[in-house]
Amino acid sequence: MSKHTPVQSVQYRGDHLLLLDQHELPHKMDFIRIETTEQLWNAIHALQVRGAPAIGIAAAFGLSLWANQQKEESDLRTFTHQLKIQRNYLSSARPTAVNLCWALDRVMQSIQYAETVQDAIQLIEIEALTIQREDEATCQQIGEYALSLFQPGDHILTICNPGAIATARYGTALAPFYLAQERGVPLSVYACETRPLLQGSRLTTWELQQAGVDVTLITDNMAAHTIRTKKISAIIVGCDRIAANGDTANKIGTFGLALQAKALGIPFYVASPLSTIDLDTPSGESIPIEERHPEEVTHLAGRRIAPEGIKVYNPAFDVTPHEYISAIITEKGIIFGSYRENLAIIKNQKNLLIS
Ligand SMILES: CSC[C@@H](O)[C@@H](O)C(=O)COP(=O)(O)O
Repeated sequence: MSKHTPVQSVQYRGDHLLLLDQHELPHKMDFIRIETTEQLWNAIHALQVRGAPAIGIAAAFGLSLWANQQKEESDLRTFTHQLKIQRNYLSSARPTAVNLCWALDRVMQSIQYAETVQDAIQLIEIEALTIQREDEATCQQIGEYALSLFQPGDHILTICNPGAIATARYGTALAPFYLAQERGVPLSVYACETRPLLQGSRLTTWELQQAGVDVTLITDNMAAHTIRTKKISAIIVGCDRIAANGDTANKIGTFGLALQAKALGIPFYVASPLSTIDLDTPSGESIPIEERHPEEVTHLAGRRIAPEGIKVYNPAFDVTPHEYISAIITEKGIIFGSYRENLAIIKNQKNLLIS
């Protein structure tokens, strides 16, 4: 089987960033050019770049772009103070995915021993490139572990786009399907369309179809029926933040799928890099849930589909309580329960009790 090379959604060019415009997919494959942190903030907020790892990578490069424009600055304290302002600004673009702050903080920490502004500029670029490179290896490893949970011929359901374009490569929850395809292992994916912004129908189907993975699109309200009639053997999803007790925030609709998995007796898996585990957030109740513009619900493809003046509730994420999660699949192993204890162990990279 040939290896498919998916397009890289975040491309750093030193003085600018190219972002695959995820608004335009699957109709057009356009890249937007980013030169300033303001432009990047807008692109993250508008979901032109999206998916927890990808927004972290883009934000890290955003600090590098800004730093590269400070070559005239000679005072390291002033530089660091201004960098922190940029960090705080970018971190406010989206509240739920913890990878955004995680990546920005990694970049901030990378300059703690810098002696000059020139040193700092170089260290920031190295750190941002490292975050991107590591994410590819991380996703591949998540894919290996996730694949070990599936059998050839399995039908697996997913939501949103936890795929290659939401990460440096491979994706999180979609990584096992890329690896299976490379190895000629037959797996079928059912993709929920993921209202309101249709990341499933526009993005997951597009990228899996390009890779030659067998993928079938369903609307979100078809999931329970599909699990029964199409013999779905598992659900696998990505995530935007995992609290210390294992409660997990992911795209709105995920919690409903977890309830369906429990009711219908199939496993519900969460695929997550360690960077998405946030031990400082004790439980799902403390995860900030982004609420977005009502127009995302009242309009479809630019056309109004609801009456003028209707009240709208538009949370972008929901929280799946840990008791509904069969396993959390990370790059360091699979956790099958006792999340509070095991997440702390795995995050601190100690030897695992698990898998
Ligand atoms: C590859 S991680 C997956 C998550 O970030 C993904 O499941 C998700 O919910 C993304 O939501 P989005 O609002 O499109 O950024």
